[in-house]
Amino acid sequence: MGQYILAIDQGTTSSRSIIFAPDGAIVAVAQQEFSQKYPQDGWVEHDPEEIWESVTTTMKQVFDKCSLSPEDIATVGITNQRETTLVWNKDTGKPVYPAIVWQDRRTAQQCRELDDDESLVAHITESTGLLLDPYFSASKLAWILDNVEGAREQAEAGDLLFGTVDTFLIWRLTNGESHKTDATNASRTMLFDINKQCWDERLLTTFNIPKSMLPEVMDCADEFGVVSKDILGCTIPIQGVAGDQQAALVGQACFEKGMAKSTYGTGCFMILNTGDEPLQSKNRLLTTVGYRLNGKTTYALEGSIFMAGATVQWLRDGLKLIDDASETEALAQRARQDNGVFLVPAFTGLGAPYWDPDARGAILGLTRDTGISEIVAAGLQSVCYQTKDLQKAMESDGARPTTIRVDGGMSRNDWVMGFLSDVLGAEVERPEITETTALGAAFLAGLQAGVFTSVDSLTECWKSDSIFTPRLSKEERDKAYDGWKNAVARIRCS
Ligand SMILES: Nc1ncnc2c1ncn2[C@@H]1O[C@H](COP(=O)(O)OP(=O)(O)O)[C@@H](O)[C@H]1O
Ligand SMILES: O=P(O)(O)OC[C@H](O)CO
Repeated sequence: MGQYILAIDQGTTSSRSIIFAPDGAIVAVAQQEFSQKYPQDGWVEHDPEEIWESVTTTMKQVFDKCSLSPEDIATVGITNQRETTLVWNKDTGKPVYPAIVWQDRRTAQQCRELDDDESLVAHITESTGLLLDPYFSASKLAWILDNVEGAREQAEAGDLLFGTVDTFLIWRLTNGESHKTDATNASRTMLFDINKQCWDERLLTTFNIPKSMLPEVMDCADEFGVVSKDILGCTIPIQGVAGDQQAALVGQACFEKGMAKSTYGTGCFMILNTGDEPLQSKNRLLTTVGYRLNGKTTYALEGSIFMAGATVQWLRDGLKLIDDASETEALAQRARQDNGVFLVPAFTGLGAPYWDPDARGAILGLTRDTGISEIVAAGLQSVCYQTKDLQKAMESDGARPTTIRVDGGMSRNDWVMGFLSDVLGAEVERPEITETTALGAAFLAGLQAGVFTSVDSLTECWKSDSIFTPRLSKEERDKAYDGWKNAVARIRCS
């Protein structure tokens, strides 16, 4: 048995398998996309068999891309799109319904009805750290039990299992031997008490969920079961699991209170390590489990922006201003400074801290000399201003980020990262390895397997690639941000 680590990163649009060396370097990557299904307005589903097929295919393919064999792998880590909800039969292994994806809004009405119950809303925030919203798993699981023929009877007879994607993969990879999740994924179900670290009985009753369906909740570095021999030809323990945004927190080595990471993929998720005690936000940020190691929970505050790289995709596919995302950097450099153009990408409403589902996007401040460069720059800047909104919300909750580490596809754009630092008035650090999600899963599995000896040894593996330092004066920064706030105020509905 070698000392290499296999990380499975099951994301919203693709699955990746990445082999990491014992020093945290990437050895090989295999990736496969799968279909997104939109059966009705506001519904988003994945085929669980396609998820499974893409994961097992990349697990095999990654060995074709390097000279290692499965025997060289000491341990497996799993990280995943969070909240996405699956229910399957424990005897046949067959899902009773497609996976309902985190973006799916079909249970909005049910959540609105529950929202009238003030005591329940307060309990949800107090116990789970979340807001009553269809984003999380609870109402999606209830929907499956209430709408799939026979599902409730089977669930009550103990025949059905629930899991987020990590749990489904663990169960399949171990041939049905192990029904487990980790504390970060559990904390996104809206059924888990993050203070007591157990399933919440009141919420199970509210959503009418039989407890027998729920997985056992483990630490992030723990024994999750063993990948059966028929997958890779040898058995390998699964020893690290975390939801993808929390895995990125670990992969960015944000182990100190005050350290934050911001991931710029399709959306943007900023997570701040808040230490040993859950910090209740007064600004509609989420309180969540950052990671749990050796039974000790480290909490985090999270803010989610729906449109980060997706804004660039819209500039490319919607407006056809560019052919490739990478062109935005040169265009933005050519834009007139301080041009007064603001693009608010509220295509599907606004996320944290506004949570305004009915707001819609706008471009403001157009003049006769506004050109493509100014519009593209405004699109990129909108991502930075939204991060500033999150930074301000965190500060007003008494939790100022001391370090901001960035990753994700958009973090490769130096112009964006420079402007981000300007508008935040803070240093922004980008690591050498921007596959931080998979790296986090590898770190967790490697910790449990003894490839890494301590959290300190993980910190030593983290290497800075670039540091962006603010160039604007406070007056310039405040003026720019005031322009953004004015633009947002003009499109708000609630
Ligand atoms: N150089 C760039 N400048 C701006 N945006 C970029 C750049 N490269 C990639 N992106 C954006 O980043 C996103 C892809 O990042 P990635 O981390 O792979 O996202 P995800 O994991 O959500 O699919 C795309 O939305 C793309 O538009
Ligand atoms: O798969 P990603 O990277 O889009 O992340 C999705 C988040 O986990 C949803 O909460």
